[in-house]
Formats: sequence, C-alpha cells, structure tokens
Amino acid sequence: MPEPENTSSPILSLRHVGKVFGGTVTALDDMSLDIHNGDFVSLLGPSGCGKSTALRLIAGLMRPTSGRIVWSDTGQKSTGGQDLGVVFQEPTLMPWATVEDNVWLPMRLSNIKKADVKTKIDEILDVVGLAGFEKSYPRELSGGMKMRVSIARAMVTRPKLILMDEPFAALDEITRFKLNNDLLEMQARIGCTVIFVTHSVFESVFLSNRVVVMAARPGRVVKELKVDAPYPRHEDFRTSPEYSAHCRAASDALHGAIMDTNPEAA
Ligand SMILES: Nc1ncnc2c1ncn2[C@@H]1O[C@H](COP(=O)(O)OP(=O)(O)OP(=O)(O)O)[C@@H](O)[C@H]1O
Repeated sequence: MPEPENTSSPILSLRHVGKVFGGTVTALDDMSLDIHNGDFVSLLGPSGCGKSTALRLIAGLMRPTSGRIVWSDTGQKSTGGQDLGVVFQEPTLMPWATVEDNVWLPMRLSNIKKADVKTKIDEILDVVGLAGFEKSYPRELSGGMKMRVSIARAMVTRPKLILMDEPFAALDEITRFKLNNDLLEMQARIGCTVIFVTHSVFESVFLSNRVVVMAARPGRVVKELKVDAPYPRHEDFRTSPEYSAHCRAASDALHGAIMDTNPEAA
C-alpha cells in the first residue's frame, strides 16, 4: 500500500522532540520525523533507544519535554480518538469477555451499543482472520489469535494511524511470519498508516517502506532507510535478493547504532 516516494503533506510530524525522565535520563533527543498517509514506518533499534517513548509521545500518553508533535487537520491526538489505534506487545484482552466484546471495547467506552456496531465488529474480525471466533474467550485462543484480537480492537474504528509496540515479539517465528504477511493485507484492506516498533531487522524490512534506525544514550534517530520494494509483499519477497540486500543495509545501520551506543560491543 505505501508509495515509495510520498510528496503529500504529512499526517503527523515530530519536530525536534525530546523526552527527559527525572531530569537526568534522556530517553529521546531531538527526534524529527514526518509520517505520510499510507506509510508503514518501523522504528528499529537496540534496547533503550527510545522507541517505546516515541510511540507513547505520539499516542499522547505523555508529553514531550521539548519540541512539538504536529498533526494534520484530520489527525487525532489521543488514543480515545477515532483516528488512532494502539497495539502493545501484550494483547491486553479482558479475560472475562468474548472476542467480540473485547473488540467492541473502544466503542463501548464511547457509549456506543454493540448492536449498532455489530457489522463493524464482524467485518474487522474477518479482516484479521477471526471470523467464526466471535463468541470465543481469550483462554480458548493461541498467542497469535489473541494478538489478532488486539489488532482488531485497534482497527475496528478504522483509525488513520495505528501504533504497534513490538506486537509479535513474544510469538514463535512461524506465527510471527504469518502475522507479518497478514498484517500487510490488513493494512491494505483498511487503508491505514502504521508506525511499528521492533528489534528485528527482518521484520522491519519485510513490513516497511521506511525503516528509522535509532541509537541509545541518548535515544535518537541515526539513519532512515527506504525499502522501495513494491506492495503487496508476500512470502516470495522474503527469499528475494532484494530483501537480502535491504536486510544487509538495515543490519549494518543497526550495528552502527549499537556501536554508537556501546563502542565496546564490537
Ligand atoms: N517512565 C520512565 N521513567 C524513567 N525512565 C524511563 C521511563 N520510560 C523509559 N525510560 C528510560 O528511557 C530510555 C528509553 O526507554 P524506551 O522504553 O523508550 O526504550 P526502547 O527502545 O523502547 O527499549 P526496549 O526495546 O527495551 O523496549 C531507557 O533508558 C529507559 O530506561
């Protein structure tokens, strides 16, 4: 879905954004980034480089210490809004509620009756591959299926932007690959923009049209790589020379970022 070169005005811009905790820990230093409609942007970097901090700032869960986060007119600034969905590493489902009730949650919080949005819930469960599991409980689902529910909950309001913080890190590799493939299809079907946090070079290259490489101490952007392979991307992209070349470039940039953080890691 993303276009290789996007010249439209950004839906979201970070301008020299910084975050300092407790007056001493610079979690993020001078981060500037434009996000365009349809982008799939990965934030890739070692532990502690401020990836989650950047995501939380964008989600409006905390305020920057310096700089500004600027939204386009149609953008929304809080997770309560219809234009932003968030997926965390843990699926964070309500164990006592069915799949459809978990997905209904963001609308229920806005006092919308389930009967009025049942079609929307059914549609999004179809998008994430869970049609037929509406009445199941989280305990009856595998880890990958729980994550699909969490994604459905983030997508059900058809937000313009979805923030994902290492959503597949706890899954086995085969499930992760499958979810990577399916996530691109889901993105294409609902037409959203995604910012995705990951430690994985392979995952970032497979999914993204832009990989933003970050370093720690202080957390900062060190490089941005374009992955100009066309979408849709399928399993054959994973085994292509093009994919290997992009992975090599991202891996080199990540290694440089780790060396920047800890010169003794060589
Ligand atoms: N609430 C907080 N209070 C104090 N320090 C924090 C807080 N949140 C994050 N930090 C610190 O800010 C830095 C960046 O943390 P952040 O979680 O954003 O990194 P990350 O790149 O997402 O790491 P990981 O990949 O391990 O999740 C780290 O040094 C972390 O300890």
